[in-house]
Amino acid sequence: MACRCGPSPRVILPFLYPALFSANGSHAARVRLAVTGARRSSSEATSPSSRLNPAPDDFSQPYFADKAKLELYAGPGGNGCISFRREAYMEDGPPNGGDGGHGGNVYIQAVRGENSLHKLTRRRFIRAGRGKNGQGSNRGGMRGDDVVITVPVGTVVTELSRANPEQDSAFLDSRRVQMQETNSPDETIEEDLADERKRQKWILYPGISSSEAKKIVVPELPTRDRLYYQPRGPIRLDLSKPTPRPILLAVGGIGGLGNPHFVSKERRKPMFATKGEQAISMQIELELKLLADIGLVGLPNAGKSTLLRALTNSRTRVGNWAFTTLQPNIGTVVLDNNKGRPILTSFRRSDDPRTTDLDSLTGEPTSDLVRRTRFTIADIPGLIEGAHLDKGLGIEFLRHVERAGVLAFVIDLGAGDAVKALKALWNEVGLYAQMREEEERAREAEARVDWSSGAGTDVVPGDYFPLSGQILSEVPDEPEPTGLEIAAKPWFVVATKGDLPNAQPNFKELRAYLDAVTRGDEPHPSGVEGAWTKDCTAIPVSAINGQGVDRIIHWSVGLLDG
Ligand SMILES: Nc1nc2c(ncn2[C@@H]2O[C@H](COP(=O)(O)OP(=O)(O)OP(=O)(O)O)[C@@H](O)[C@H]2O)c(=O)[nH]1
Ligand SMILES: [Mg+2]
Repeated sequence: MACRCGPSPRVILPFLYPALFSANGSHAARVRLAVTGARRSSSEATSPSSRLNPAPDDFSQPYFADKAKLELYAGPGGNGCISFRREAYMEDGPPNGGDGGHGGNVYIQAVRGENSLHKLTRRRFIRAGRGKNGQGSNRGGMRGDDVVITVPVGTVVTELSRANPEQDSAFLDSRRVQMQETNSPDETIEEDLADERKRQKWILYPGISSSEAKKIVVPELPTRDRLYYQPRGPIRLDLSKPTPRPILLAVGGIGGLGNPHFVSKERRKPMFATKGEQAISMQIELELKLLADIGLVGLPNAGKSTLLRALTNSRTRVGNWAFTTLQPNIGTVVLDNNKGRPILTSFRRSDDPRTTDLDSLTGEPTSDLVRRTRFTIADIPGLIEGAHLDKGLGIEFLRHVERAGVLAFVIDLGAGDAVKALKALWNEVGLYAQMREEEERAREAEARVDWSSGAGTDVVPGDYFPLSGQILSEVPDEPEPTGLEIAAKPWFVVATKGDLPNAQPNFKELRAYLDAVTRGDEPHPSGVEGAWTKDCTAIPVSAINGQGVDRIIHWSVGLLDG
């Protein structure tokens, strides 16, 4: 029989309270501390720790989510009002019912300063406001509130499904079945259904009897002008730049018309008004691909997080075990804070999506070449050989460095053959790039089939995306996959833990190999033809001591500036 008792505390405690199990202090003392629950701070129990060699519990872990599924509900329109003017000495005044307000729209906007989708994963349902019903005395209903979903720059939006109740035939289908059961002839069924469909859009004066209601002949529904049109589906947006204006996703229903609209010579007192339109709902998926300038790629425990701490003010977790980092971290290197950092003069192109400053009014980039004052570095969980087969934490996190301008491969000089480690990493990255390209092609093909079969049934009389270049579904032909998507990026190696014994010979071999790659004597470590081999270099550092890290900043800036 399976053991019913939980795992022994000796097994769990090091994971729950790593500070108690640090290298210092006897085991008995540590366990006593845990058992008695003595309230000593962890720093007292550990050796004096530094910022670059922190105690395992000295870190900050911001909330992070890189995927979210949302259900969007645009606001339905408010109903038109059936009302008549009533005043003293005017018992039978003219109709004065107001129109219903339009329903609110749902928009999406990419903004700077956010790095996670966690706020949205908690919301799940996004509802725009309902338009208010019209009222007597010709008072129109208020428009429903719009909702703007703000997402970080780098978010990809994919529409999964949509439902448009105005075109939904489920109700009429069920009525058709009911009528067929009563054995009516087919022609009368269709006529009745058409009548019923028409009546669905109207509201009748509540005071009238059912026999009177049947006698009412409603006119043809008037055609309405719309301010907003529903973008055709399936929507796919790559929000790789901050969007100056929100992008429309789901349009609210238009409000109904009040009874004064239906006055005619023959019909002085219309006892009906139109209902507000029902609104569209859709399911979308958000996927965040962080946009950092430099992406750190390395095996677990290579020292990536320590390096991030050495280069930036990040307080990411560091620990002497594999998979300390479980989610991506972004750090910012400030180039001109005049506090000991090398003051570098660097320029970036203003159309770089990672750093573009947009004019708040026009939404256009401010100027062509802008002085770079900072750049960002992304640290992701470690990759292991076979990560593309979902070993370790898989390669899911590679999408966060996929769009980085420069890749930095962090190799531990104390963990065996550095060249072998670099080749293994490039192999995984290459396989990931292939996988992504195939996925992208499959999606493109699917989107093309959908477009030609008229899946987008809604009217689109213009371009409703302010940044038209972002509609991926409309890109006609993708070039054949080459694997160059990632391999063409500039890259360099950070050979870390240079303070360990045997680091030097290992580093020499690595440098000789990279020189050969630059000369063209050796192929690119990923094996991809035409990959970037312009100036492959390895920078030796001891991140734990903060030695050699300034060179990384200079080198990174050089590669970013191109
Ligand atoms: N001697 C030495 N140790 C280092 C150096 N850099 C990092 N370490 C140690 O290596 C261990 C792993 O460091 P991390 O920065 O957590 O490694 P990581 O690559 O982020 O690991 P994962 O998040 O698991 O992928 C820690 O115990 C660090 O103190 C270094 O330059 N020299
Ligand atoms: Mg780490």
